[in-house]
Amino acid sequence: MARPAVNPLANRPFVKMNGLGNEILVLDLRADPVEVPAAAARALARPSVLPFDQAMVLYPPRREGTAAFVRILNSDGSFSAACGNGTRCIAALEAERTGAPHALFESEAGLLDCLVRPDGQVEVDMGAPRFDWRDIPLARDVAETAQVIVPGFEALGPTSLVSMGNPHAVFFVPDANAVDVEKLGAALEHHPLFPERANISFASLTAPDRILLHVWERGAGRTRACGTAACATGVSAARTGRTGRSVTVTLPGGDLEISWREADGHVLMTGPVEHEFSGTLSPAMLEEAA
Ligand SMILES: N[C@H](CCC[C@H](N)C(=O)O)C(=O)O
Repeated sequence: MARPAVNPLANRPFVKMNGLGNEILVLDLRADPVEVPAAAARALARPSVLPFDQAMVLYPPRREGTAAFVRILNSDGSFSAACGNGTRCIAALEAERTGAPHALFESEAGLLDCLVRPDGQVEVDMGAPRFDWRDIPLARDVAETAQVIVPGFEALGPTSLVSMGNPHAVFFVPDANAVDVEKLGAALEHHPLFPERANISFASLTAPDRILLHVWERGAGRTRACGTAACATGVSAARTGRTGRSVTVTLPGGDLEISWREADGHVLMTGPVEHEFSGTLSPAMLEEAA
């Protein structure tokens, strides 16, 4: 009888980190790259195995001067082209490995220029937001994506639609703490307006330069923090005249500093990371739940 094939991810090292409670699993496959199938991500993300919101998978660099090409999987096995908190985590790991505070990564969404500051805070240039309906993407031509009423959700008021390399819908509400994030987030994530689903944010201003934020993430559900959502929210607040271009975004897991730079339109996101533990993937961890 043929021996069961050994999962190519078995016996690989991993690092578990978080960015303000956004649970991140790092797999550095640069030395011996293998595909990470959706089923493997789902198997690992189970609460009884190695629960994470996103897995950051590092592959050999494709572009001169970059440290790695990064693929990002959500806990449901779906791919995302961007992950702010995860990028901060791999930047901190890379700084530990190289001894240099600066690192440049590439993902499907573009370049990610990272800097670990002496105080341990990690700053990432997340690139420029995209506002065109085709880039978000949306299912139909929407001329003005800054204030869009989502059919069936008129009571929420207009949402600001933006891509940070992944799709975001930001709703400004009187009190983000009072929103049923699970119910509304899950329904909006799968709304037909979003052909690739969307990350759903509920934001309320607590000061002229401070925003309270709760996020329902595409492919991961309710998380304690979401970096690209914080970027999308900071850009949306400025875009709709609610704030200036630099804000502090307070998520359940803590604060992110967001600055939408005038000079090149790039969004800078700064915050802490936490290194939790390291280990090795076992075959049992990778077996899809029966
Ligand atoms: N938590 C991540 C976002 C992951 C994006 C993922 N939810 C998607 O767009 O499918 C962050 O810190 O930016």
